[in-house]
Amino acid sequence: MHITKQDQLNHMLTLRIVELTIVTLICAILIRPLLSEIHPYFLWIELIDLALATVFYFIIRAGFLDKWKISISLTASNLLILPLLVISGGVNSQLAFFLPLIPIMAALIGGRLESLVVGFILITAIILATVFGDSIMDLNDHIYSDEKTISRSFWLIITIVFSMIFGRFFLQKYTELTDQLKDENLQDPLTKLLNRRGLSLHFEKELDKTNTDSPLSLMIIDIDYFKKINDFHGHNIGDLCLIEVANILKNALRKNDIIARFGGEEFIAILPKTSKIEAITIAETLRRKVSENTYSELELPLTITLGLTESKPENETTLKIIKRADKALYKGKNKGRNRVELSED
Ligand SMILES: Nc1nc2c(ncn2[C@@H]2O[C@H](COP(=O)(O)OP(=O)(O)OP(=O)(O)O)[C@@H](O)[C@H]2O)c(=O)[nH]1
Repeated sequence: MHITKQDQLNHMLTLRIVELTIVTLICAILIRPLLSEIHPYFLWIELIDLALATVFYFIIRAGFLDKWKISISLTASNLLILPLLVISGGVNSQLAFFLPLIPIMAALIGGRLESLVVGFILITAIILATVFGDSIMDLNDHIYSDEKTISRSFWLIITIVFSMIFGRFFLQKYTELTDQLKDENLQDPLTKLLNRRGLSLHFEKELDKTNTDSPLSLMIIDIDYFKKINDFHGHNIGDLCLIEVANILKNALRKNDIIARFGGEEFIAILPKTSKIEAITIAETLRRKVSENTYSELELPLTITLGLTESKPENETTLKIIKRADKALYKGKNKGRNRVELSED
C-alpha cells in the first residue's frame, strides 16, 4: 500500500484522539468516584470502554488504515460513550456535550464527506433519543421535563451542525494553504515557471507515459550573452529580461508542454508526444519570438540558443535526455548562438 504524507498525518491525529479518549476515561474512573457517589454501572461501562479503546489504540498503531476505515473506527471509538449516555439521561446527560466534537474530528481525519456522514448519524441518534426519551434510564435519578429534553436536543443539533460547518471551512482553508505551499515549493519565484524540483516531478511522469509511437522532445534554452546585460545594466534589468523571456516561452508553447527555469538564464521545455521534427519548428518559433522582442524600458535586444533532443525508446532516463540536449546547446553556442541545434545521438 502506498502511504502518503496525508495518510501519515491522519494516522498520527487518530492516535492522538484515541490517546485523549483513554486519558479521559482513566480520569473518569479514578477521580470521579472521589467527587461524588456514582452508580457502579458507570464504573463497569467505563472500564469496558477503556479496554476497548486500548485494544483499538494498538490496532491503529499496528498499521495504516485508509481514511474511511479510520473515520468509521473513530466514530466507533466515540460511540463507546453511548452506553454511558443511555444510562445517564440520553441527551440530558453531561456526556452528550462531547458529541459536537466528533464531526470536527471526522473532518480533520477523514474529510468533508466523512464529517457530513458522522454529523447526520449523530443528529439522527439525537432525534431518536428525544422521541424515545422515556425508554432511556438515568441512573443518577435526575428528572427532566419534556421541554428541557427538547431544548437540550435542539442545542445539541445546532452545535453539531456548527461543528460540521466549521470542520468544512477548516478543511477548505487547510487545503488551500497546503496547495499554495506545494505550488510555492515547485515554482521559481522570479519567473513563476516551474523550478528544478517542479520540472523533475513532471518530467518523470511524462517519461513514464512516453512510448515508442509517440516520443517526447526536450529543449534546453539559454539566453545569449546574458552576463553582459547584468554587467552593463545591472541585475534588476537582468531580472526583467528573464521574466520577459519566460513569458514569451510560456505563451508560445502549447497547453500540454512543460516549461521550467532550470537555473540562472537557462530554461527547459518538455514537449510530450512530439517528434524532433515537430520540435524543430516549435524551437524555431521560440527563437524568432525572443529575438523579435525588445526587453525592458531600455529596449534591449536578446537572443536565445536552443539544444534539442528526442527521447529514445529504450533505457531512457531524464538525466540522459538532459545531457544530450545540453551537448546540442553547447554546439549551438559554439556555432555562433541565436540558433536551434539538434542532438546527434
Ligand atoms: N539578473 C539575473 N542574472 C542571473 C540570474 N541567475 C543567473 N544570472 C546571471 O546569468 C549570467 C550567465 O552568464 P554566463 O553563464 O556566462 O552566460 P552568458 O553570458 O549568457 O553567455 P552564453 O550563455 O555563453 O551566451 C551570469 O552573469 C549570472 O550572474 C538571475 O536570477 N538574475
